[in-house]
Amino acid sequence: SGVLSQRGACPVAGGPNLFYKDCPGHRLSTMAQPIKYLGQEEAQRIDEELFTEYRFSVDQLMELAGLSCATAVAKAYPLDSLVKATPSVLVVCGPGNNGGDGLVCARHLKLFGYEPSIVYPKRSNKPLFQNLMTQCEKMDIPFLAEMPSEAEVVDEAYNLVVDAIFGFSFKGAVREPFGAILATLIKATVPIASVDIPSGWDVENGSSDGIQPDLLISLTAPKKAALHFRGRYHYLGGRFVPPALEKKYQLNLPPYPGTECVYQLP
Ligand SMILES: NC(=O)C1=CN([C@@H]2O[C@H](COP(=O)(O)OP(=O)(O)OC[C@H]3O[C@@H](n4cnc5c(N)ncnc54)[C@H](OP(=O)(O)O)[C@@H]3O)[C@@H](O)[C@H]2O)[C@@H](O)CC1
Ligand SMILES: [K+]
Repeated sequence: SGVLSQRGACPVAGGPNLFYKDCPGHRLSTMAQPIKYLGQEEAQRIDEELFTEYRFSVDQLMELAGLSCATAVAKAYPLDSLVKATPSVLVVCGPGNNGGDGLVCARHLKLFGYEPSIVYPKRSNKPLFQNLMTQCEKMDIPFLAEMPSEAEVVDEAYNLVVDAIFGFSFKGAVREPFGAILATLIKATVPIASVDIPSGWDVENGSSDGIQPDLLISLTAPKKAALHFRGRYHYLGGRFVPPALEKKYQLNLPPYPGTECVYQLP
């Protein structure tokens, strides 16, 4: 849980034997309080405030979010650890901003030496998304005509799947074509890296019969669904929260080490 996560070893200064409560760097910091797990409405309010009060553009934050995702993927699945001959990654993008994070993530993965391919069935015609698609095309990242329907095909062709289908605005029963896509991902055995929320999960209550990602990258702050995450790697990304906003919502974010854009949660 969020509380338990604060009782773990301090990864910044202490190594395995120094706990947050004993770490001089953390004793007086906000780490005394557990990191907050956001409800759906609170996540949307913070998002809104970043754009209206703090005057960020979507492009800016999406770039940092997508870079965080690619960085977390590279840390969890380094190129030299991949089992297939090519460092192939399937990036599945949904219709909203979570999908935009996926497009940015694919571009950075390519720059990091991976070979991403993109599935993007419901494409936005907003200039931001058109531009992100062009950037990917010009970097020779293929857009597949459709998602492979057989889980075995996914398992054979790709080292891992990046799930950028739905984020914190997901609600209700999954509509097609994403129901079929998620059904394939549930059957696949390659690791899944989920951007912000495991797609198809209720943003607050999770889902016991949904996809079970191996890596979760929580952006800005984890959402309540992350309390049900059972995979091996949980990273916090999106290092763009102004301290005043963090304070207002009592996010109690952990200190990112040095210049890192992701923080591995215990
Ligand atoms: N501040 C931050 O932290 C930042 C957040 N960022 C990212 O933005 C994400 C939130 O993006 P978002 O608000 O655009 O919504 P998102 O979750 O992508 O999905 C909306 C789309 O899904 C659809 N849809 C919904 N339910 C559905 C269903 N049951 N079945 C099928 N479709 C369904 C819905 O369709 P509609 O209801 O409109 O028809 C709409 O098209 C966030 O998680 C993070 O990744 C970063 O980019 C920047 C900084
Ligand atoms: K997702």
